[in-house]
Amino acid sequence: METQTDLTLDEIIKKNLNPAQLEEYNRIHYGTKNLDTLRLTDDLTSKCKEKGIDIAAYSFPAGKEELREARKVKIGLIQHSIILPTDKSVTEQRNAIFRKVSELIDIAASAGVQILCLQETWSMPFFLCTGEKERWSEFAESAEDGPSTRFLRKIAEENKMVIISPILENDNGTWWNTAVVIDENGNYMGKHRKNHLPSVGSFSEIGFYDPGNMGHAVFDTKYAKIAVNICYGRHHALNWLMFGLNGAEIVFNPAATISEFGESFWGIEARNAAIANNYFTCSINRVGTEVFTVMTDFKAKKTVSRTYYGSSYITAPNGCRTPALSRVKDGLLVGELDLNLCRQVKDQWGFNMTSRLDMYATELAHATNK
Ligand code: BAL
Repeated sequence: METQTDLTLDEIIKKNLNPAQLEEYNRIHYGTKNLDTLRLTDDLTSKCKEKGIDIAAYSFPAGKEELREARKVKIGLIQHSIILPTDKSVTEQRNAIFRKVSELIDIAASAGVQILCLQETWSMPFFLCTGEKERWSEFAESAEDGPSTRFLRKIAEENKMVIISPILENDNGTWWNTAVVIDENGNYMGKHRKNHLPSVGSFSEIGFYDPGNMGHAVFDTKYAKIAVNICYGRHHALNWLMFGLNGAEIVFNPAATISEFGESFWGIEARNAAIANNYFTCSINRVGTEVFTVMTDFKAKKTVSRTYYGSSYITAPNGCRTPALSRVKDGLLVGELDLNLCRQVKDQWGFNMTSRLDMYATELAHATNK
């Protein structure tokens, strides 16, 4: 039974406006003159309905150009819950997630997805909000050849799909919050490590892994130039800026975040980054409730429970965004992006030309030398 809090803002609006009001709302709020619904096959739609998977697909057309062909790419964002209780073995929990994600990626492949992004530390329960390491430390794995990378490399090759796999990396005893990029031939392409770590309320991740030391990599994949801004990095405008300056056309923001931790920011920050940096942004958040029994000061036990609100969405460089996926269901959001839109918006608005980066570089150097 769906409760009121299960509904996204989009679903509440849709339920309460008449068609004319809804059209005007979408025009002003989403800029939907640049967003078309992408048709999915009846078979895919009914399969997802039967399995309770929220699937949606949109296309972001660009203006027709005389000297350049359209550069269309199909991306997919997958949000999902964990399956087994967090007191099961690491292997059982991880394999259960592998089975679920494998099914969701099959659906994405059927929809023609070429670049797929999974959520933050997708192959484990998000124990980084519990303050306890030991119980779940074996979820931390090698970026280059750990279980999650090995599992996805085969799938990437079979489907000619670039896959972004955000994991908890164990690099010879040092942990990082890392996004691995696998190319369409199933080769390990590289990784990005989360630059900004939260220490807010129960989301104090600074005790678990180190701040990223790999800057702002842009991966020149077969389909597009992509980058990954992991979770809390969405709150840092300069983080977004650097990916753009390094040439990203699509920046993925895989997250694991809860309503108490700024849900009202969720629809703003990545959307603003797309507008300010003239690229596409893709926001992915997990769903479901995760319950942990943790030890406090080595004797008492306490229960930690966190509920994630999904709401994954895509924004184009012109600020046009999709409605969000479900707050409670596993989901796949497909976007057909014409990458020509990045330069068209750059040329139209001139944000690059008017950014005055030299001025800010001087002022930032001064401000940080105090
Ligand atoms: N994954 C940490 C919670 C947040 O940054 O929203």
